[in-house]
Amino acid sequence: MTDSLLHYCQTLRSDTFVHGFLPEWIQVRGPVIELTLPFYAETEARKLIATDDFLNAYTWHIHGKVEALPRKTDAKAVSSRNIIAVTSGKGGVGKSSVTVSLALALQASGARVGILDADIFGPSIPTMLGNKQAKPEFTEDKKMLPIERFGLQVNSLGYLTDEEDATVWRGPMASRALEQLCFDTRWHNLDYLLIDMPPGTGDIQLTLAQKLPVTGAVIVTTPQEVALADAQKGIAMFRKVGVPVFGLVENMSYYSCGACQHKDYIFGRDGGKNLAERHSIPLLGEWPLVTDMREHLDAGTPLVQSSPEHPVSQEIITTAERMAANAWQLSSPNAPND
Ligand SMILES: Nc1ncnc2c1ncn2[C@@H]1O[C@H](COP(=O)(O)OP(=O)(O)OP(=O)(O)O)[C@@H](O)[C@H]1O
Repeated sequence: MTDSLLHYCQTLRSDTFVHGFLPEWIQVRGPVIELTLPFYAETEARKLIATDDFLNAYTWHIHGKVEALPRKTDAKAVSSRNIIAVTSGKGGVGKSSVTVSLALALQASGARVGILDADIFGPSIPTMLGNKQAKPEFTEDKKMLPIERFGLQVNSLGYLTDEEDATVWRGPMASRALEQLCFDTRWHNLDYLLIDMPPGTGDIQLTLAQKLPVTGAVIVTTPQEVALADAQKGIAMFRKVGVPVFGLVENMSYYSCGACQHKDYIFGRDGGKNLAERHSIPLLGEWPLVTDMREHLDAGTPLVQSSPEHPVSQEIITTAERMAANAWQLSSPNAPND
């Protein structure tokens, strides 16, 4: 019975679980199944189980134990099992909003998460987290302690400098400061450190992609042609330096009217989907342009944290769990490779 159940679990299919539930994740104890995933994706796992009457008859206990995925650059100094660069070719597409939202969603799923705000051109993470006035403390050996906010560990140039100072920084100085921010912050036992990269694909971004010990990258775009062209450059840049791209998030996919729920595709339609298909990377999510999202970010209380039941928060949690699962499927030596 157990063998056929394990085999059956392996035949399940969804965008998140493209290889089903693997036998080594499962322990059957009578009517209870203990499922331990190498990433956190309880919401997506429960959705999949709910589609199947046979599996639904069991009681499922779902856990996560995040695997440290391989990376090109050694990073013993950074205490995070995985480091993910969130990037966009074009400015203003919502990269920082996506970073904050994904971080909170990964955390809501059970992971320990940090954010490194490396956007020197406008570090907006402190505003979005509502703690602009915070200052990191220093240890005796001159390391910075990350700032705790909503359970996240965070550091940003925005906590350390005036906005005016940051804007005059030049390439080498900026990349040195960012490396320092990454390596000299005492991150504590993270599953994922998300890096909000500076927008663009110039020298600073290339240097960071090479020097920071990233596990992979997530690309943010809108469906608009100009944004897609720049997103494509971002994909090419990471591929050139041998960093895997874990997927694409299309932000501002359509405007969703708060009053009548009408969808207006103001930046065009299916641009992200087509780009993802062309480059054989997964489209992790298509997030609407909604007033609630903007208002909550401006107020420093992001939607996922303040209203986790909001339909857009649910969409964001799905995206985060897909990203975590896809990162594992792409990079883990333990993942099936068909
Ligand atoms: N899905 C969304 N719905 C509504 N507003 C959004 C959405 N995504 C982002 N915004 C808003 O758009 C603005 C720009 O977003 P954000 O700062 O995240 O962009 P960015 O790509 O990081 O910008 P930059 O290139 O300057 O770093 C913010 O005011 C944010 O609140």
